[in-house]
Amino acid sequence: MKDFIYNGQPARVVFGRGALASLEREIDLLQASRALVLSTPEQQDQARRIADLLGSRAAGIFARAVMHVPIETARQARDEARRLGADCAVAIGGGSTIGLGKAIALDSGLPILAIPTTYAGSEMTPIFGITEAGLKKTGKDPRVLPRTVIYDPDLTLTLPQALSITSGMNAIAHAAEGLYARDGNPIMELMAEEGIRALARALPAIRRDAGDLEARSDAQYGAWLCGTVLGNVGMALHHKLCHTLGGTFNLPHAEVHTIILPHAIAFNAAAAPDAMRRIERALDAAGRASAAAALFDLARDNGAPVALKDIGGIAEADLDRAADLVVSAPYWNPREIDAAQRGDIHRLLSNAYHGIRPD
Ligand SMILES: NC(=O)C1=CN([C@@H]2O[C@H](COP(=O)(O)OP(=O)(O)OC[C@H]3O[C@@H](n4cnc5c(N)ncnc54)[C@H](OP(=O)(O)O)[C@@H]3O)[C@@H](O)[C@H]2O)C=CC1
Ligand SMILES: O=C(O)/C=C\C(=O)CC(=O)O
Repeated sequence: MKDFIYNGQPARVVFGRGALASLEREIDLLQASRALVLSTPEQQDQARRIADLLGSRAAGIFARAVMHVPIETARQARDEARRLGADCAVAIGGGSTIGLGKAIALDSGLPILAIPTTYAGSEMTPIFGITEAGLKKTGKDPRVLPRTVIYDPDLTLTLPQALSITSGMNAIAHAAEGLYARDGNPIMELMAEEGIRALARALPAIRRDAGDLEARSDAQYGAWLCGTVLGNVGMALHHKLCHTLGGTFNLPHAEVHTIILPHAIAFNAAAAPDAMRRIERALDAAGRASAAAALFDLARDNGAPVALKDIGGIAEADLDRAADLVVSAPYWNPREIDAAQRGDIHRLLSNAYHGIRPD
């Protein structure tokens, strides 16, 4: 057993069908009594339902969350929280809405109760992201870690099948990179492998039937585990590639993760054999396909995009700039990234652009 440091991050998790019914109790446990409910404009019916459930504990609704937390939106939400005298924020939705809650908490220290409806995993991390003048800055602060998370699979039934698959692949990416993290530890490895296994079981079932509650529950369980890994250990080349492509070319978050993951894993395979073995085991691919190929198959066989050229927003000529950005400020990676790797990074991006199955 290698030496390691494990930093437990406190979050209370209420998990299961109908868990939303515990909302009032959970707000009381936070010793809060004026909740500002957050959502995207499209999910405001959900936000209203939350406010109805909270009754007099609801201070108001702010239904203006958008992708990547623009600083202007974060400021408006903070002002609204102050104006209403809110003493906690309830974020219902995906990473965008939970990210808005984090932006409020970063400034005010208000506790967040998160009710995730995608599998992105932000609810389990102390990582925040805020976009200013077109540039997304991320950081870590324990104040933004939601204090309570309610996972209720009933609330995910409306998440479209295509988005469910790509969001699930986004979660798997956290776990896959957690398996070769520089600051990894055996507890995170257990969580990562189990998280990948749960999602690999859930995604084909959701693809067959979006209303399969057992599969929805498995997917949330997997997302919780994978999000916990993201919150506890450092991410590497795959996340760097996705943040570059998402940030510079404004490509859709979950789709980019889905397309890049097999290629980033193939790039790192020789440098992280134990991680590959665990991914293959979790995907039930051992002896049949490499970790990279099995991830590609999981996405492709469930109808997810596997080629950057198919999602638009980036031309093949842009890959030069993307490769330059990745090698100029790399994240730590098990296979070292420096200027000498630029050609290989470009090749990785080109394979992802054309949707070539890694072997
Ligand atoms: N800080 C962290 O640790 C992390 C941050 N993130 C950040 O979060 C964002 C990505 O998160 P993600 O969850 O993919 O993105 P969003 O929160 O933007 O949600 C993605 C899509 O899911 C839809 N959706 C969500 N819930 C429902 C529902 N109940 N029914 C129907 N549709 C629904 C949204 O629709 P609509 O817009 O119509 O509401 C939206 O189109 C990125 O900005 C990423 O950087 C991601 C992971 C971790
Ligand atoms: O960009 C952020 O908001 C922070 C982390 C992530 O998005 C993680 C991810 O790439 O899924």
